[in-house]
Parts: sequence; structure tokens; C-alpha cells
Amino acid sequence: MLPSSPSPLTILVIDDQSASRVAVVAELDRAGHRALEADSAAWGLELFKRYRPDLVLLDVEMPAHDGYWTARQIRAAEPGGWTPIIFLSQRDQDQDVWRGIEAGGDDYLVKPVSPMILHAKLRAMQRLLGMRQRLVQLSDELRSANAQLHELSNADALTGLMNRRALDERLHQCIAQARRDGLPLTLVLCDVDYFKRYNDSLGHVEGDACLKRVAALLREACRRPSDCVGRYGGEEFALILPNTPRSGAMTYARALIRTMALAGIPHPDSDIAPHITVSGGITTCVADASTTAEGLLLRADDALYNAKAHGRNRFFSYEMQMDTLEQRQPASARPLDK
Ligand SMILES: Nc1nc2c(ncn2[C@@H]2O[C@H](COP(=O)(O)OP(=O)(O)OP(=O)(O)O)[C@@H](O)[C@H]2O)c(=O)[nH]1
Repeated sequence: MLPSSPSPLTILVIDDQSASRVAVVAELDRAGHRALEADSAAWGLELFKRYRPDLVLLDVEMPAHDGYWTARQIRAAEPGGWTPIIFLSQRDQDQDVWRGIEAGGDDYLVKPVSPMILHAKLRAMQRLLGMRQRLVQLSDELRSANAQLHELSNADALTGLMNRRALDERLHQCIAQARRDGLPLTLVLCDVDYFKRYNDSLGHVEGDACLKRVAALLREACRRPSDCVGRYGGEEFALILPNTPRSGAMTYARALIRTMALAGIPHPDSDIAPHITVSGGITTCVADASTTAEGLLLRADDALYNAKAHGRNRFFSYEMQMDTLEQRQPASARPLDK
């Protein structure tokens, strides 16, 4: 009797000659494997697709379709997969072996098959299968580790929002998309008011907790799937709002101011409100070839500076400032409603 294998395999035996098939199946049974039998290429292929065996023992000479054809069909039926195929044949010429390997086979046995050789080949294939499984598992682990790494390198450690690197990348993508679609794109830079005083009054740990809360509120404010928010640095956040015109941006800004007021995060040392407030700079463009991420950031920053200079707890639109200047109305930029 053959020595038993480390773990039993499901083996598909495809052979039109019942005597040799039965003999092989008997050997497999003796070694503790589970055998599936097919007496034709077509039926063998069907069983292969249905049961996905661990290994195939495949006769070369069969009527209708031969073993080479069957091997090619098996390979085509498992893209990216690999099931060992061992050819069984009475032919023992070098070119027969070569043809078998070329057709997608992994080994070649001459009939009548010696039980000991059969068992040794199965062991070798089993070892290869194990190594392949380990390789597949390792590459899966590597893929998920890479995905995790990518996520970590794009996330801000304190708030979990996108970090500046990821924001810059997203802004470039959004500009390209807006250019293709011919739709308006809005960028908002948002800064917590009197945050230094908040830290000075309550300490850095409370300051961190406050930034986390503000981040969560801003994240909630991103209702559309295409809207996104990230931490631009320190107590400054950036919101990218695709397909958002100037009027939409203003509505959005008012909602943000209301959100902060409703949240009512106490600020013990603010000149403008008993709670945390934010100021913001908005820029809206219909992107063309001259639109750049750097240009948008400069505009939003300019508007933010003016919002701060005009009292905080407000949002300024860069484009509205420009319109105001052009119309020779008061030189100062016009704030959006609180
Ligand atoms: N707790 C905490 N504080 C931070 C963090 N990043 C930046 N800060 C603080 O944020 C404060 C920002 O101060 P300023 O730039 O003077 O601005 P501000 O006090 O908010 O004043 P305005 O912006 O003019 O309203 C500084 O004291 C920074 O140390 C952080 O991750 N955690």
C-alpha cells in the first residue's frame, strides 16, 4: 500500500479507458485521496468547472478531444489560478512529453503508471500547491498592507481627515475633472478663530480635542459624496466642493457658521463669541487651462486673510472681493451673511 499523503486531495481522473482509469482511481483511494472520474474530455471539463479539484490526471489519447485540448480548456477556465495537471499516456517519446508541457501540463507519466511513481508525483505537486497557496496568501497580505500604508500616508494623525498631501492630490484631480466637465469648482480654506488663546486657556490636549470636534463637524458638513475636507495644517482646514457655484458656496458657508454656533464648543477667551467660531476664504472657478491648485489656494488664502481682518466668524469670497473692487464700491471686501 502507498504511504498516505499529508492531506488528502480531490483528484480528477480523465481517461476514456475504463481499465486504466479504474486502476488509477483504486490507487488514489488507497492513498486516501478523493477521486472524481470522467470518461471523456467534455465530461472531465464539466467536472473540473463544477468541483475545482486540487489536481488533474489527464489521459492524452481520447476520442473527440484529446488531453492537450482538455489541458488548454482547463487553463482557460481558471484565469489567474493554477491546478496541477499530470498527463497519462502510453506514448513516451520526448516530443510527446514536450507537447504535454506546452499544452499547459505540469508533469507526464507513462502508462501503466507505477503506484510508487504516481504517489511520488502527487507528493511533489502537493508541495508545489502548498507553496503557491502561501504565495497567494502573502501577496494578499502585501496588498492589504499597502492599502493600509496608503491610507495612513494620506490621513492626518490627529483628526483622521485627509492630510495636506492627499488634499493637494485631490485638488489637482478635481481641477482636471472640473475642466473636463466645464462645471464650477469651489475651494474653501477654513481657520479656527483665536485658537492660540484657546490653547493658552485650556491647554494643548483640550486644543487637540477641539480640533477633532471641528474636523468631525466639517466632515458632517460634506453631504455630497464628491465634497471633501482635509486638514490643511495646524487649525486650518480645506474643503473642496466640486460642481458648486458661487451662490452654492455662500449657502454652504452660512451653514458652516450655523453649525459651529449650534455645536457651541465653549471658547473661554474669544472676542467674538462664547463658542468656537471659524473664518473662511472661498474661491470659485470654472476651471480652464490656466487654473492651478496653487492659484486657487492663494485666492482662498487671500479671502481668508480678509475675513479675519474684518472681524472673524465670517467667510469671504475672493471673486466677490474682486467684483466689489471692480465696481468701485467700498474697497474693502464684502462679507457673506453670518
Ligand atoms: N492643540 C493644538 N494646537 C495647534 C495645533 N496646530 C496648531 N495649533 C495652534 O494653533 C494656534 C494658531 O494660532 P494663530 O495662527 O496665532 O491663530 P489664532 O490664534 O487662531 O488667531 P486667528 O487665526 O487670527 O483667529 C497656535 O497656537 C498653534 O500652536 C494642533 O495640532 N493642536
